[in-house]
Amino acid sequence: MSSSRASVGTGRPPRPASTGLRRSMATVCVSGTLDDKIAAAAGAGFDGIELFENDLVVTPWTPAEVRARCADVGLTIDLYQPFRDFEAVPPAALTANLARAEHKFDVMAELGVDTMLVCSSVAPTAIDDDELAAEQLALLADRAHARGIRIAYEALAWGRHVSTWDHSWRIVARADHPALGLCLDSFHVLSREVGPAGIAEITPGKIFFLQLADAPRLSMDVLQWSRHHRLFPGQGSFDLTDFVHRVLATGYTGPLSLEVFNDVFRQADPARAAVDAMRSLVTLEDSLRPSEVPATGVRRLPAAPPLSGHAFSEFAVDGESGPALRAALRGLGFAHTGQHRSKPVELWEQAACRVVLNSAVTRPQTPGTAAVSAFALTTADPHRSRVRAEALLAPVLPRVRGARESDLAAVAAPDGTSVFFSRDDDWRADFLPTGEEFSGAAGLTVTDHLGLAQPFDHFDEAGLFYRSVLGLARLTTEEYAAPFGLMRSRAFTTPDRTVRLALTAALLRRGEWAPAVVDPQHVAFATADIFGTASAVDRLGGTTLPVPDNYYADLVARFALPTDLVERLRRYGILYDRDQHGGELLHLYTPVYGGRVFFEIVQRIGGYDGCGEANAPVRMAAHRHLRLSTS
Ligand SMILES: O=C(O)c1ccc(O)c(O)c1
Ligand SMILES: [Mg+2]
Repeated sequence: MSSSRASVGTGRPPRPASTGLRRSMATVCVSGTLDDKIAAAAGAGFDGIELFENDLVVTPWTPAEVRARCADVGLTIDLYQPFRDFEAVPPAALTANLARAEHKFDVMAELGVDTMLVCSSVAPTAIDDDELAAEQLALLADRAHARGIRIAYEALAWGRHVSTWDHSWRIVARADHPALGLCLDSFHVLSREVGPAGIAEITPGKIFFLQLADAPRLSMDVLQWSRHHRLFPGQGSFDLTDFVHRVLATGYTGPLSLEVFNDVFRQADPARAAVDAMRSLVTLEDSLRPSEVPATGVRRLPAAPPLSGHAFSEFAVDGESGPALRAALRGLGFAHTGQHRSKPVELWEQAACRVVLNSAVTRPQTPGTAAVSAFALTTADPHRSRVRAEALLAPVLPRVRGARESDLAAVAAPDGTSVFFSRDDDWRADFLPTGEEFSGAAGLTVTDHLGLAQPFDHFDEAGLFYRSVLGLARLTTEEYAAPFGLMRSRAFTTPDRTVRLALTAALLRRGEWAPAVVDPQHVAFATADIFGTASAVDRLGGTTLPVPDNYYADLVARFALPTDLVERLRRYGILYDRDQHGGELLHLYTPVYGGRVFFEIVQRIGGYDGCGEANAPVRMAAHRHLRLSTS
């Protein structure tokens, strides 16, 4: 963190390249009053902030006090914003606008900030005249220059006459004033048809400020889209790596500054949201190719070591949920093969499918419930996996370790789930053999994926966390209507598909009527022969989820499957899906145990890559039906 301070008039001392690009965050990104926001930005390691005028207006501190408080925690104020509805007005309005600007310059001098953002006018009285806009912005820049201030002109995507970045650049170029440059905001650029290609033509040094925001692709009014749905880089659909490359290629050396208007983030714990923000920026910076941009001091993360599979999944259980899960595992052909040397922890195995039942998890849990408390992934380099996670602000978990027990590196995911990194199967030595062995009859081979429901407000945070910390790629994003509301799911995976995580969220979880399983979690195991597995489970006395006949009638209509196949699917409650490439998924579920968790068995055929999201509504309805009929 830098403690250097903006000095009006002389400009900010350039940071040495070795310390990297400066990282800033607009105060509008996070919740609270200015004290909360400053603490959050500093706590997450930002170098500076963009000070939103509204945040200043409501604070009891003088601008000089704000400056001092920021300096105390190592933050500079990199931008004062926004100054609105300035350019291309009739002469009388111009006088008033210049007077208004002088007041802001006074405030900026006290704040010690040298760049003011002027966004393109949305005023109905603005005149559609580039020459007039350029002339008036040059006048403003003259006044600013006299006070050591620069004006960064930003085209709002819904500006009255200037709504695209190339138009704002034509005006800035026409004004040709040293104290007038551009503010490029990735949202305004990438939400519009005018692509970012022309950024290369911008005169070096004329981009004064760079604001970064991602967003999902939505087909809606651009102002609403911008004010409610922006996301931190990597959480939406924009190609921010390409965008930042283009801007850096012009020689831009200012901060990478996040400016994210998001309804959820604005209500979230600011310290946590700022960490999410910083994680997005660190990840974005790591995605840049330094060789393709001028010497800007791009910082790299330790590369994510290759992952080669799910080592184990751990459930926190108690005296009530433990027996239920043991019976379920036995019914799926698992055996209790190991007992932990020092803790009330059991290892259950079937081939490379490993489940750990932990009766000693201290996380608060409602009696009788179970939860996925941890999962472990096999990595080529557990130490590097942990160092990368730390660089991405993941909390590293202390481990209490007995003699001869393996040292698994662990970090906490946003929802508190522990993520362990293990090099190989060493961790199994922590368990003393019970002498029990699984028979192999059920044919489960490996853990195929984990399904982890997230609270809606932390869905994007969790997705970014897993993707960046584990170095996963996004596989699918789906939305579907389910019995208890709309659901969103997003799956992540490794290039070789040995690790898959499927995150889901109920889009809005409001109201009192909540018969759905809250934040369900599941572990899916793979089989090469689901019919063989299903009949073995039958023989073992295992329980699978009954699926309604209507589902099979609909399957026949949707996929034109042979009747005998549908009959076999129906017999075992196996669900079916086919992707657009002809890949097929056959899968079945168990009931819900401990109020929250269940298992799935999957057979992938012909490269089916998803997680059977199409069948989630059937599964959810069947789970409810089962609860009603057994309660
Ligand atoms: O929504 C707005 O008004 C607004 C203000 C300032 C910005 O930099 C911006 O991108 C949007
Ligand atoms: Mg902006």
